[in-house]
Amino acid sequence: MRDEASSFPADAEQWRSWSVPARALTIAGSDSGGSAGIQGDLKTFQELGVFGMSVVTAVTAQNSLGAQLVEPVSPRLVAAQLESVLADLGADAAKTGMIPTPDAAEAIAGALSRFGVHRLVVDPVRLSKDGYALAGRGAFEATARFLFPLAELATPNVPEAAALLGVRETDLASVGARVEAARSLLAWGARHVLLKGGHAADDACADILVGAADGGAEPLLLRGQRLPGASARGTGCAFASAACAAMARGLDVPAACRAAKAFVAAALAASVRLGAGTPSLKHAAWREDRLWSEASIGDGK
Ligand SMILES: Nc1ncnc2c1ncn2[C@@H]1O[C@H](COP(=O)(O)OP(=O)(O)OP(=O)(O)O)[C@@H](O)[C@H]1O
Ligand SMILES: Cc1ncc(CO)c(N)n1
Repeated sequence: MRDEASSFPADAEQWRSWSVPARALTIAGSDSGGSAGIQGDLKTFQELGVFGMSVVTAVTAQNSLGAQLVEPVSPRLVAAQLESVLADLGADAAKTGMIPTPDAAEAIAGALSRFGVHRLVVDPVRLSKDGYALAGRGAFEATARFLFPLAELATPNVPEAAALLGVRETDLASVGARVEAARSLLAWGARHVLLKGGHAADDACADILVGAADGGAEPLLLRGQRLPGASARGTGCAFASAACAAMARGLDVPAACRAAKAFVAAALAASVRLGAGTPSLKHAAWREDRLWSEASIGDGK
């Protein structure tokens, strides 16, 4: 019989000395349903091989049917979590999601500036997929005002872009209009804007990336294939956290966005119907695809 326990401490010691993993921090709301927010972000970090840490900004009661109740965490406790993580563990990249109050947005911006977290992805969350207001108008605008100027990458969806620009969603129907919208959003201060295409009436679900330093260069269009049926919960969070993980590992913004698009597409294609409502994203799809194909048993051979 093999005695696993007796050999474990030596292996663990070896693990520790081999490498220090890249560190990624999510600053977001807790999603009890496990698809979006902190839970979705930490799953994504784990899948992409980075050490995940979290600052919880709000606690939400959510499931496949929608959001039932949301309560913010006090700005003081948000600031304390940031201090605990950044003063000791540090982060190679960070990502913000749901920020429930303007005071929390200001506290987060203060801490990220003070600790010099430059690889920052800001996902300006306003509504959940079922239309529940996760951040009020004031908190949403404060997120853009305080955090976009610190962001390497901002990742609004179409309704969020329309709200920030004061236009109607229908004004952003064409790819051309969305390219112009993404360029206009650079005025809020992020160094790159990726305008997500999930809400656009577009079969390719094209995401559009523009950079402030591109000087009129062609935008990067990330085209995929729109998967039929109801989209899963947590796609936006998974995109931003996958890009954050890739940036923590040293990828540049376009490469990080390509990786994020591929990660979300795999997770979405494998999404699972756990409750009576919207499917849940399967964050492990990317790894399982690889494991099954490496073992050559995925096709039943
Ligand atoms: N049905 C779909 N098929 C393929 N890709 C999709 C689909 N829906 C969204 N995506 C992709 O998922 C990513 C997230 O985009 P989306 O516009 O859904 O973000 P979001 O609205 O912020 O998400 P959430 O609803 O979770 O807040 C993008 O890369 C987008 O292209
Ligand atoms: C906590 C949380 N953050 C973000 C979203 C947006 O998908 C959500 N549904 N829940």
